[in-house]
Order: sequence, then structure tokens, then C-alpha cells
Amino acid sequence: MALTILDFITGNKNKLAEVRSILGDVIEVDSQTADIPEIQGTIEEVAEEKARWAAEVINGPVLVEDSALEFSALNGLPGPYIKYFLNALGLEGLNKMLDGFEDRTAEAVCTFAFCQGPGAKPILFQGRTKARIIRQCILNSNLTVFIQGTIVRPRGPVNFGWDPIFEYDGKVTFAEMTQEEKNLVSHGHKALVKLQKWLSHGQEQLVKDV
Ligand SMILES: O=c1nc[nH]c2c1ncn2[C@H]1C[C@H](O)[C@@H](COP(=O)(O)OP(=O)(O)OP(=O)(O)O)O1
Ligand SMILES: [Mg+2]
Repeated sequence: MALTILDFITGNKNKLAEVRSILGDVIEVDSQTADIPEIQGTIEEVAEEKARWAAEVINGPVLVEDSALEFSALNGLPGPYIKYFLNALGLEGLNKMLDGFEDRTAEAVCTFAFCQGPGAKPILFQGRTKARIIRQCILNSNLTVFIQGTIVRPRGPVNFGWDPIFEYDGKVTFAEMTQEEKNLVSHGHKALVKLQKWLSHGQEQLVKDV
């Protein structure tokens, strides 16, 4: 029997498609949008609380996701609050936040939380990817420009989140990669693979019973 998991991946069709492509053989994934209150806390606390809340509202099994971006120089901030920083400061503002530091390394963290129903303890699946925040970003331009004697070029289309400033492996930004290339190394993909393994191996009984 198919287990329908409802998730709250808000308005991001790419992410839902990725979830379906990886979990599709194991479970059926329905998507539902809801305005889930996000508490303040660690990445894990935020994801757990979202899952608990969602399970109450849906009155059944749910899957929720939360992404964070940790700057090493800021001891992990903005972390789960990256959405607010990105909205308030934009990509250029995020870049400038690190200008006073030598260390521009960052870690993207994707956390999926599965909760079987109201009152159940959420189970977390996390993927992490290390990279470096590029020094300067020029957006909406096809031109190569000079800033303080340095050649600066746009680093991929500004199509998703902080992808254009997240430089993987000292070479390309996530925005410069194809979806397939990003999937090979992304935090989101690593988390999904963990979830898929758990669903298809350890939790066969659960999937049949629900
Ligand atoms: O692979 C990624 N590459 C670039 N940017 C990304 C990625 N994954 C998430 N993001 C951005 C979207 C949002 O500005 C923030 C938090 O994402 P995330 O928590 O998943 O989504 P959200 O906060 O918009 O939805 P929700 O209110 O359900 O938590 O990071
Ligand atoms: Mg979020």
C-alpha cells in the first residue's frame, strides 16, 4: 500500500520534483502548502517543531524540510535564518557580511523531518555540503567588469536562493551547475538519499502498516 506523505515545501516546484524523483519508488508524496510557524532555535529544533506542528494539522504522517546556510566566520549564523537574511540583504548583502573576515567558507545544511503522526517523535535526515562564498557578485549582467582591479563576472543565473554565491570545490557556483551536477554533491540530495534508504530498508513495516 502506498504511504502518502504530505510535505510543506512551499512553492518550490524544483524541490518537490527532486523529492518525488528520489522517493517516488518507495512512497507516494503529496504536497500541501501551509504557513507553518518557525520557532527560533538550532537547525534541528526548527525542523523538529515544524514536523510536530504539521503532523497535528494533517493528523497523519508528514515530511517537512528546512534549509540552512552556515557561515564559518559567524559561528554558523545565519543558519536556519538564512531565508530572512537573503530576503533582507540580497546576494550582495550576504557577500558583504563576510568582507571583514578572512574565512569565507560556508556549509549548506538540508534537514528533512519525518513525523508519523500527532505525538510521534520526528526523525531527522540531514545532508551537508561545504563551499565558499564568492568575494563579489555582479547580478543581472552578461558583462565582465572590473572592481578594484579584479575581474568579476556573474556566477550563473539568479534563479534560486543563494546558489550564485555558493562556490563549490573552488571552481563553480551551484548556479553554474546543471541540476544533475548539483544533485551529485548537494546538501538536499544527501539528505534525501538518507531518507530514501531509511524508508526502503529500516521502515518496511511502517510503510505497510500506515
Ligand atoms: O539548494 C539551495 N540553493 C540555494 N538556495 C537555497 C537552497 N535551498 C534552500 N535555499 C534557500 C531558499 C530560502 O531562501 C532559504 C531557506 O530555505 P528553506 O528553509 O528550505 O525554504 P523556506 O524557508 O523558503 O521554506 P519554509 O518556510 O517552508 O522553511 O534558503
Ligand atoms: Mg526555512
